[in-house]
Amino acid sequence: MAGASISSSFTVASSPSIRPSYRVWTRSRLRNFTRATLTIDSGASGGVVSGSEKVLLEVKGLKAVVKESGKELLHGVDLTVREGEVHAIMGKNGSGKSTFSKVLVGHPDYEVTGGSVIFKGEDLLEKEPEERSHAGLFMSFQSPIEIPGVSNFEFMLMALNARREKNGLKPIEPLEFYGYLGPKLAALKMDPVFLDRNVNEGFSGGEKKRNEILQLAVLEADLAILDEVDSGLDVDALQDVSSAVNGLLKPNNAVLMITHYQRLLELIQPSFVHIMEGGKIVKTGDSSLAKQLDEGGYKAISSV
Ligand SMILES: Nc1ncnc2c1ncn2[C@@H]1O[C@H](COP(=O)(O)OP(=O)(O)OP(=O)(O)O)[C@@H](O)[C@H]1O
Repeated sequence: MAGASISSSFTVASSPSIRPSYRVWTRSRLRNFTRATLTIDSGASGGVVSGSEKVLLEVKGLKAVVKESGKELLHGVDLTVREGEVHAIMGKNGSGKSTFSKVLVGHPDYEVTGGSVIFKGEDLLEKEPEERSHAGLFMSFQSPIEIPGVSNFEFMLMALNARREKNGLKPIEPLEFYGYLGPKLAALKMDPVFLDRNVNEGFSGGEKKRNEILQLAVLEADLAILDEVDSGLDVDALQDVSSAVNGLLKPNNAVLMITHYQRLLELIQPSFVHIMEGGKIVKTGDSSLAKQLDEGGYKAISSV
């Protein structure tokens, strides 16, 4: 897929070659590093960070069709996300939640036919998928893709350096990158062995989700879109992933989560909960909306 997450922003061909000896060295060195020296970003139990009022993302009347068939799936989505906020989008199966997030990152299956999206003051829709990623937009997919032949370590280093280059920063060297990764792995309770494995190849569902959050932690995105990050996670993994996401929240970034379940929203507390129906947001409230939904189903909130 040629979407805009870091997964799709970098071609394998452009991968810098990392000497095999690094790989051998990585594991033991990183383990020591992780054990001995680094602070764990454990995160608070609540996700709401009080931030400024600065608008990070402004979506107005967004319409989009399936490119191949011309079928309209988004019928005018409106959403404003400010720095420091956590937004949750809920909605029945097929209501357009994933389509909305994929359109935001520039998925090639969809074409925008109306509306506007301003991200950090710039027209997001004019940017290529990888430019969106470099600008600080990150999406964790419902089903993260596998990238055979590229190790997680190489991939994340490439992704981070591509973003740094775009922002006029010097690339991080592999050795420095190990240090940078240590606390992030620790926060997610991930074994450093995952760095040597090819991206998501053979990972369990839960391991893929943790790995997505690791990528997010590495890139320090300004807006993270997490599509059903809770699906397929066991109870402990859900705690770890939530805690890691909470630890990444800062007053100047934001999270947009798609979820079906109130449980995630108890762990990462949203500032706003939106209900999507038929390709648009039809209701917005606070976390009590998710509770209502959990207790009474969609009929309990169908006064829209
Ligand atoms: N590329 C596509 N081609 C045809 N139809 C599509 C395409 N992408 C999405 N759709 C359709 O658009 C509708 C919305 O899909 P979407 O995946 O956005 O729903 P969702 O709200 O995320 O659902 P779920 O909760 O089940 O994940 C569905 O009916 C889906 O089949």
